[in-house]
Amino acid sequence: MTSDNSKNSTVSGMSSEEEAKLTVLRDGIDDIDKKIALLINNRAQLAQEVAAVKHQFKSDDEPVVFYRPEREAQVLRKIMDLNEGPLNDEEMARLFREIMSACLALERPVSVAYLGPEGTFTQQAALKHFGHSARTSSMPAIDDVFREVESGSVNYGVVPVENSTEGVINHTLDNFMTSGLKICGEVELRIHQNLMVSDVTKIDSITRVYSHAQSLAQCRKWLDAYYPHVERVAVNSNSEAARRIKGEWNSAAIAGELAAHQYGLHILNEKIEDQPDNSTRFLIIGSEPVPISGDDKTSIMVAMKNQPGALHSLLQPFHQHNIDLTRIETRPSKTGAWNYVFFIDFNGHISDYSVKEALKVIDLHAADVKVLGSYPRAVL
Ligand SMILES: O=C(O)C(=O)C[C@]1(C(=O)O)C=C[C@@H](O)C=C1
Repeated sequence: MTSDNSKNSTVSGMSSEEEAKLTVLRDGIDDIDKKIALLINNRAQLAQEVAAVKHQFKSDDEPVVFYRPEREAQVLRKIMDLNEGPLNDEEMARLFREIMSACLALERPVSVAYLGPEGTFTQQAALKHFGHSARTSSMPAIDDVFREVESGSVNYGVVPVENSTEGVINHTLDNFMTSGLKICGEVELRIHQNLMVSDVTKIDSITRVYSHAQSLAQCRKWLDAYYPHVERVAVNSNSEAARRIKGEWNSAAIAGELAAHQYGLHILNEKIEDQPDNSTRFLIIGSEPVPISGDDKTSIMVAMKNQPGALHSLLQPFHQHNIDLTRIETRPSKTGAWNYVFFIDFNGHISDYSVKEALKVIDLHAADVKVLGSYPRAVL
């Protein structure tokens, strides 16, 4: 005979008082969800009307630009400013990022090529920037991402440009020397590395760890401390490392969380990077210039002759016009043995008076000046 030791308990195992309270609260949530769904669709309708207006004011042979990075940055900043919690600003902006991504997909789905394979941090950056309604495709090399955008096969590309511990990604910078593409956005991603194994791994017998050379370098001290005798094998990407260990009982891989999900692996140790603030910056490349958003950065490339005072004459105009430099990199030029190319990022938009004036002066001293793009500072 079964005994009912709580006369108030229900089938769900809750007391009827608990159930009653939850019902009231959940009714409230249902009510709000109904309103949110309605409002999201009202917003989507307005986005469709925006698309119609964009069409209306273009002639037949002019391309209509649906994706507007400056407007998206303004929307996200406003949401963060208005936010009063309990959700934090980043969470709120992430939700609106996805709403806008869905609205844009209704206007015209945006296609994005990224440095693959699937599961890389670059894919994570592409999704963070464009949201999950974007159509993303993985490319085997940085050159291929540039080529896909140049040929018009996709609307935008995402490539890594610098890592806070390992420095600049030269391959990306070198592509700008020959490409006519514009930088139309930036993404910053906190990079967390994880040691992962597959179903068949014998955890006490690991003799090899695979990862991209940069990720191995980012976890060098951790590996020295916990796996000093394990062979470190550099492969093309972290995803490649994750894919490889699927059938190897004595191997582990270092990669991001997305790769673990993608290949069905188990994370043994998380956040094993030596620098806790390890982050990578990615660039969004496209063919359209981006109007001012109110909080922008500009990237330029300047070719200088290797002569005394060259760097001084390059930097002086920025100082004179009170423009903050955020980064400067030097690369050897591919055209003359003793010429240098400087990649400079600074705060401001190309349409700002002070930026225009500074660039006029730089133009007088430089062999060549190329504006790679003005774009909104990363919001998330
Ligand atoms: O304002 C626009 O131009 C829109 O197309 C609307 C919207 C949005 O959903 O807010 C959608 C896509 C654009 O990238 C920017 C904003």
